[in-house]
Amino acid sequence: MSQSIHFSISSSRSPNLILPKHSYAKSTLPPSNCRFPVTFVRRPITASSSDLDSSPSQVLVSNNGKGGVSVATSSDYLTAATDSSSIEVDAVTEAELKENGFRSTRRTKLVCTIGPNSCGFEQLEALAVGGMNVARLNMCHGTREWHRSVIQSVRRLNEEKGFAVAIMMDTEGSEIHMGDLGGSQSAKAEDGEIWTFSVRAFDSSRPERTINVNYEGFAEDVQVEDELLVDGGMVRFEVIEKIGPDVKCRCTDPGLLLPRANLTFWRGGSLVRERNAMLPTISSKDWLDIDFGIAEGVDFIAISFVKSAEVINHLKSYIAARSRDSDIAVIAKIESIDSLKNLEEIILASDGAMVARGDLGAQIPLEQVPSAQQKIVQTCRQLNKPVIVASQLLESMIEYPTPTRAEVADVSEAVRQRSDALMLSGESAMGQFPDKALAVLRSVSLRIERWWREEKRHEAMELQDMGSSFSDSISEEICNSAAKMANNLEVDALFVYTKTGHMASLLSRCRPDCPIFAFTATTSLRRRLNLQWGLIPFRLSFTDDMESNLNKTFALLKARGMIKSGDLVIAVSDILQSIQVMNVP
Ligand SMILES: Nc1ncnc2c1ncn2[C@@H]1O[C@H](COP(=O)(O)OP(=O)(O)OP(=O)(O)O)[C@@H](O)[C@H]1O
Ligand SMILES: CC(=O)C(=O)O
Ligand SMILES: [K+]
Ligand SMILES: [Mg+2]
Repeated sequence: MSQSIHFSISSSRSPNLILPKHSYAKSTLPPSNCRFPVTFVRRPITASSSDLDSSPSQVLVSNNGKGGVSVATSSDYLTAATDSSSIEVDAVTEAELKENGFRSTRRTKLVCTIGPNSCGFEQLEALAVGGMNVARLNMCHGTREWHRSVIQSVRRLNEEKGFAVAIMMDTEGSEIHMGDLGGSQSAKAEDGEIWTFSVRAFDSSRPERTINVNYEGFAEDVQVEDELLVDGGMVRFEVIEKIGPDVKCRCTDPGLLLPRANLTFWRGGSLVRERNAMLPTISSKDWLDIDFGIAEGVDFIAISFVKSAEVINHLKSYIAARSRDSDIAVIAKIESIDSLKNLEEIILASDGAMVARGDLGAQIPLEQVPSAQQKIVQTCRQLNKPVIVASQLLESMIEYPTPTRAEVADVSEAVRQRSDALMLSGESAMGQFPDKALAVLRSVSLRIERWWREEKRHEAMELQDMGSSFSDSISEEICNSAAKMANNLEVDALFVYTKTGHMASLLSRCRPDCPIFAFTATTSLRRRLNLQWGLIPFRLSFTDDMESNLNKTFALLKARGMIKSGDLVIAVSDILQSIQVMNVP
């Protein structure tokens, strides 16, 4: 299959099209109703690279080996003129766009873990209004019926109220954790107290100071004098005696024990990992949860304690064989030493990653977590995969209505690193102030993003070439150039017409100054794109004719008051690999 790039020449091309950089200022642009001349190529392009015309033009096209380009029918224009309901965008984003204009929309996406304090319909609605892009369900907790009811509520909210909240299911994973405390919300362990950790199942009443452990081999594996860490050190115990299946421990660091908290044990200052290495990443219970997720049509499945790319590939083929459109994205949670060792291969195999700082901080020294975060965020950006920074961002807000200064600084740093998304865990699941915590993430994101744009703090991140094929390389070059042009020309928005979402991700990867309007044909892709930095996903049916698509989009968006004549836009598409610059007519 031959690939080609073609710079088509417009007969009406403005001789001044490529202006010196300073004259790109908006004030020098043509009057608002003047659209830059745009050339549409309506035939397969066969020119070879040597035919490249180095003279400037507004359209950069390659046929990407896809053959002919179809021409829109007149009914497309009719639809555009009459049917303004045929474009769908999230109601919150629409309101934000109208209120603040293009440039001030939030770029960093927000994920909320749903739990007992956020699962009601009104509570979910408040989170959606507050900017929740993705609702996360942690399969460590709650029954499948409970999770199903949350999924149904979110779907109903989307349908009835015009939100586009995506659903992420997070697997339990097969690491060692405590039982569910017999229904109590928490238990307090005090310094010096003796607690029993046991694999025994307690049916109704849990004996005092006794904790159930989910892993059969627990009593065999631990040794006297081992240190037992709950939730990576929130509470610490020392093993003092083993009696059959019971392990007696003395509390050395007091604290709150939460249901199903993760357990790690340490010997001579290092994490005991042998047993974890033998446990499968995806347990039998996880597979059943995954079947449940596929049946319920979740948008993302996050896999806990990923060790290698293999498990991700396995899950992806499992999903492909079972899900109708295999349109569930797989997110690798980076929370173990092995996942750090195999970081690149894991991220490459996945559709995104999560910096799961909770468990990560239990496996590596805490002071190494920030640099690991930075590395994971950068690697994801290089490899064009969305990344979520998770855990303890606003931990104190579980109990208090305002965050600590340190928490605000931590959130700011994640935004400054330009991670795609920030996640609330306990803050939204069982905290007292889910909406307030979300509002803090939102306002800190907006503030840092604005500061970064106004001060022109573009970090020169050299984006390496990823393209595995020539066609991919063309897409990449187009998006890199379009993003650069968008910054230099100070355009109002980038438009991307994308069937697979790939070109939209590539634009997001460049972290341009302006928002990216991503037009896709399916609702499920629209929801998945919701996780990516700077993307405003729209559902729109479009054809292979870019002129028709643009006319239709302009008409629909103008009818909704989301753009106006004179706005400057750069449009790219993966239909025709093209870049076009224009004022909205
Ligand atoms: N569905 C739920 N039902 C009840 N409580 C929940 C639920 N989801 C979360 N929680 C509570 O919120 C806390 C924080 O949630 P989070 O999802 O971070 O879980 P976690 O147990 O810390 O494990 P993970 O490492 O998987 O994130 C949990 O410890 C639990 O107490
Ligand atoms: C989110 C998660 O799983 C963690 O931080 O451990
Ligand atoms: K989990
Ligand atoms: Mg975890």
